[in-house]
Amino acid sequence: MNTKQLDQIRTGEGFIAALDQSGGSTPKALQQYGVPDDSYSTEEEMYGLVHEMRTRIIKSPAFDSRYILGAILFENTMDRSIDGQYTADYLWERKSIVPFLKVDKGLAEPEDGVQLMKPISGLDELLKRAGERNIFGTKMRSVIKDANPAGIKKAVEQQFALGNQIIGAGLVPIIEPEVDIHSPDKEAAEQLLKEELFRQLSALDQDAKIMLKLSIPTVNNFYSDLMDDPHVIRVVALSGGYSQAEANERLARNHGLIASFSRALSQGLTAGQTDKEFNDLLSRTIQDIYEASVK
Ligand SMILES: O=P(O)(O)OC[C@H]1O[C@](O)(COP(=O)(O)O)[C@@H](O)[C@@H]1O
Repeated sequence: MNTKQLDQIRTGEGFIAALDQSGGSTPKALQQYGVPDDSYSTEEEMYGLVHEMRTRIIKSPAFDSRYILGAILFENTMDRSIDGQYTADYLWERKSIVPFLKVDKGLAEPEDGVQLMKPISGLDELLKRAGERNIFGTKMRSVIKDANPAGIKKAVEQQFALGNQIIGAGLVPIIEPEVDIHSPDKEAAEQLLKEELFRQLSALDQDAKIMLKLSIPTVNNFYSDLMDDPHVIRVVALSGGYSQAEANERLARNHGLIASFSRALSQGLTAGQTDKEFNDLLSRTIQDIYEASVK
């Protein structure tokens, strides 16, 4: 493991850029970017367009390690290049930003109030390739809809079982049991989730290291005790569908919790903007998310 990258993620002042929308989320991300569905007719064309969007973000002068500690990539992005370098190498060597890889294959159907991750076929091969591409860590997402103890237990158990496999491959897993921000019992679900997380953390090998990616909690600083666990390198927050302004406002109330936003990061960016318009907006967005993260 790259200890310089580990230290940057553990103690750096800044946040994580989530650029890992999966195939399922990419059409919506492109629509938000002003690229409608009828702009492409094949999946390959779609991935080409979203790589252009991500390349424009990553190459922007605003996308700087003074504010951004790491970036989460989609597998297709990991296998593409920017200015002749694999994306992960460009990020670390040209921008000093730590690369992560999304490894999940999407969500299963809702059951017991949660959506587990679909089985991740070929995970060992993917982790081997991630190592070859100089990836530091991974990210995988489940979704919790209700305060269902059995469902939340299953979701967290699945996350940690795969997390141990990822640790065994020499990478740091970001474990992301998202709690739906529209859940009628969000606070109760967060209470059950935290209990399950501590249960699983206590069962980890002594030197096992993970990261947690969680929805911004209803109760301010609700996850502060998770930040103190010796296995936890950092606790980061997804934006979950909150607007950029609301996500930042809620995040700022949680000391030590830093952003790992996807939608809230790319909000307002469009393909039709001039470089100045695009870079100025991205710079303001990054500043706002940075300030909400370091509070
Ligand atoms: O495309 P997926 O795998 O459904 O994930 C969607 C997004 O969810 C996230 O975990 C959080 O994104 P948001 O900040 O937009 O909620 C991102 O990492 C990812 O891009």
